[in-house]
Amino acid sequence: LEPITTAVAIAAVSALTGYLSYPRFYCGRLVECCEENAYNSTAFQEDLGNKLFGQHLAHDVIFRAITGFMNNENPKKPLALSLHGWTGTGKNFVSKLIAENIQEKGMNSKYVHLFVSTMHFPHNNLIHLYKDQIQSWIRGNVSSCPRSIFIFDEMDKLHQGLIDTIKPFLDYYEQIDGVSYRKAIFIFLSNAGGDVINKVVLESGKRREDLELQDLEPVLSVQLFNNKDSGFWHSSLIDKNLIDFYVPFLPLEHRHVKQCVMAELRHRGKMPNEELASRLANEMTYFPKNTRMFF
Ligand SMILES: Nc1ncnc2c1ncn2[C@@H]1O[C@H](COP(=O)(O)OP(=O)(O)OP(=O)(O)O)[C@@H](O)[C@H]1O
Repeated sequence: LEPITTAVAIAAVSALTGYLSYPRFYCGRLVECCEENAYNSTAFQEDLGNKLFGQHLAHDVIFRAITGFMNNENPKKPLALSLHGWTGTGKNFVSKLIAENIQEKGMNSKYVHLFVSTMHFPHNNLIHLYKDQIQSWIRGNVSSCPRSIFIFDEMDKLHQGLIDTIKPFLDYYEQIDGVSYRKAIFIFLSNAGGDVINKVVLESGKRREDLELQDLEPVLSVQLFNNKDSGFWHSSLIDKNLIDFYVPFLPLEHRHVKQCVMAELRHRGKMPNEELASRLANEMTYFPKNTRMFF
């Protein structure tokens, strides 16, 4: 073997192995790597504060839940959040913020998975097939990234059997078939309970900003447990206390809708336009008229 060629080959191999042994050099450039510790609580707090409007309870609960969970090196179970509220109040939006603060590519990350009941599991006669698919999807993805995030949208339309199927993954098991699910995050979104949340907001007599979690959480969990259409009804998730936090999303008011429009304009690189925002916000339907609450 010619010595110069050998030296070049050795140098190339050492450079390559050196490169591959420092994931930070190639993660994000060549491939997406599973983020284990990218979470920064200050950045998440800022994101929630700057981008999520009119949801002081969701802001507080979600920040505490995510920060506590991400800072715990040894959680005893995966985190399970259940987000409830009327349509268009920010449940998907906040899930996106969570995803972005845990995996760099956010919703585009291969470690963040969104399931929409009516889109992914539309046929009741295929429940057995869906069950197998959900189980192997969760198992496969958590094996390759313990910090995987699974978002289930339209929980109220999800077949009861399917949600029971993921129960073992949410439980306190150390491992199932050699895989630990304890670092994963499950987020369930639904409109179920939206009506009781709205009722409490309207009838509590408190200022919206003074509402506390205790005002809403008990009525919310009772409603979910008793409502046959909630998708959670008598499901083993509730029976076994596997949901860590029920998060209420309050109905937005006219001023919040305006803030959303302004944020969307900025997001699209357009000039903020108060007048346009007011005009659009005025076009929404509010109830009761004097509180200008958006339903
Ligand atoms: N509280 C909020 N703060 C900031 N933006 C919001 C808020 N609520 C809604 N938006 C804006 O409206 C859009 C639609 O909201 P989103 O999809 O999060 O509603 P949702 O509660 O998930 O509704 P659905 O129950 O119909 O799925 C978001 O992408 C976001 O731009």
